[in-house]
Amino acid sequence: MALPSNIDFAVRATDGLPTLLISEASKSYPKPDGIKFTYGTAGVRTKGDVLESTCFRLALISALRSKRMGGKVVGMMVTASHNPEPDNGLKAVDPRGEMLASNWEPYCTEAANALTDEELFAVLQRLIKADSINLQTPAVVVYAHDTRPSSPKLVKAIEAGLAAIGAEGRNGGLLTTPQLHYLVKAYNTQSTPDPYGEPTEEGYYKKLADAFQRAIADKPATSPLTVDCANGVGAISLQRFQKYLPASALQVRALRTSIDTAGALNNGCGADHVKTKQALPSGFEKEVAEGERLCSFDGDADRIVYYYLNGHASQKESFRLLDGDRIAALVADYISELVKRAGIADEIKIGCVQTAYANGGSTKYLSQRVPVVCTSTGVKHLHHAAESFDVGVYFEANGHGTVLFSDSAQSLIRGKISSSSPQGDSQSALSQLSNLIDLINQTVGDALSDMLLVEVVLRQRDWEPAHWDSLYTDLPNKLLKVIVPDRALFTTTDADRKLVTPDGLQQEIDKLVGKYLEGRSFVRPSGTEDCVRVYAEARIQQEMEELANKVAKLVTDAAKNA
Ligand SMILES: CC(=O)N[C@H]1[C@@H](OP(=O)(O)O)O[C@H](CO)[C@@H](O)[C@@H]1O
Ligand SMILES: [Mg+2]
Repeated sequence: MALPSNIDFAVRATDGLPTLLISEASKSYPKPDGIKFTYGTAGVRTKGDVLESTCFRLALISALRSKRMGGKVVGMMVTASHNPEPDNGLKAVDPRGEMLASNWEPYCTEAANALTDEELFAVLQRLIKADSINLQTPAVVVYAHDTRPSSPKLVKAIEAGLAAIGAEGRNGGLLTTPQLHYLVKAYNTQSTPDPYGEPTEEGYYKKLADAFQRAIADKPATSPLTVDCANGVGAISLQRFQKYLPASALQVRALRTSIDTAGALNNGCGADHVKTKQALPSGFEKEVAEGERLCSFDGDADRIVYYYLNGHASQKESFRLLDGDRIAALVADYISELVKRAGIADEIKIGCVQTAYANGGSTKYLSQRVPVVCTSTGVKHLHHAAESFDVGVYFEANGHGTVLFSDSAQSLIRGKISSSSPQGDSQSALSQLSNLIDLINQTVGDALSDMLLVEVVLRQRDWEPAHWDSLYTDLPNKLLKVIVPDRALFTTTDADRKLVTPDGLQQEIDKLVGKYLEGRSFVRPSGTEDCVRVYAEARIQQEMEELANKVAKLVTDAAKNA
């Protein structure tokens, strides 16, 4: 039968998409001129004052995502992590608490850049068709934000988008990124036989606090831990968390907790500052003592690094970083040992996932113990690769990371715990593994949960930071940013370790690298900043510096001649 002439086919195709309501609401959220948004490694990230239209539009996409996933809860997090305070950003979270599936990322980019409502609807229609989305399915989106001044306005834009498309919105309020990921998974598993946890902020604190107390057993804290909260949302979550934990279980000294001081967020503090400067947060010199255990969260508390001083604070060389690579080594060793003691080493395959930025020293150490895989930069790649192990430990050198226990590993461990047999060594190892399953936020890297994990291992082993530091020696290394006119000219393969273009540049890098003892260097375009990153390492510090500078020069020249 022919279609009645008064029915536009495009309208029929989006039957159920309330285009009139969306058009009306979108008038308050015009796309700013001349800005190109990209949904990349870390979602969309740019200046906070140009992001309202993107928040409105990505709320529409998130609602479609929820419908696509059969009405499961999905998440949206407003944050720009370690970036300066005026920046902001948006990340979408899938029902299992993981990053948005990467085949949806281009739709996010296109929706954010659509110049008119018609263009926006065309993107949504393509998505609806390509993924066979049933628009009649209800949609639920939980959203949260960090402490940035631009966040409340962006949250309003999300709410407007959700209202326009008729999706249910649940406001998580001020939360860390990993808390939002936790909430998403907790909502979606609450009526299953294996709920992840109570789907509330309080449920998150209780789950971590209970697991931590079980995991430290009766070993009280002997020395306090100093935490640099980056003047961000981690300060709030740490403070709230402490209400659920007796002080005897963990003594915490929280510093850089000024969330209301303009310009303070990530300024001279936080995990990124400490990792990139390889130095204490500014002003800490006066506040810390030799040997003291310290750690830094980043602005949205999904990343952590530890450090300590092995001499006087006034000497720069006293600073010793215990970064994501070292957390991976500490944790992979501890879990391997528990698995052996539990008598399940034949059944549980433990693996470790790193990126090319992992120090060669750590890769060598880990490879002698467990299989090690290298993936492209960005947590979603590591997370995905970690899922192929029964226990997958993944950390970026900068401190993003977690441990994943497969469903079968969890059932095996919990199934072998016997309530009747006496607590022999294998039973106590099984119980400890079970405690770790609860303690670790398996949805995404989580500074608070990772901190508790490190504290458990150090406490159980009776280790000071210096002992942890002595596991292996880092090769001297450097990470440089090179500003080029067009970073898109640089493309890579082999988990970011080799350049495909510009033509011939990789061969020149290889020639250089071959001249240095244990030399390694690679070049890739950043996914979050307008620059090309150059990484170099070598046995001898001076040679490494030379290698890094020479590769940077090759990059500058290649960009000029392209
Ligand atoms: C060398 C480096 O640290 N790169 C970071 C950085 O990515 P780039 O694509 O290198 O800009 O931000 C990502 C998101 O936070 C993080 O996953 C990654 O590790
Ligand atoms: Mg972060």
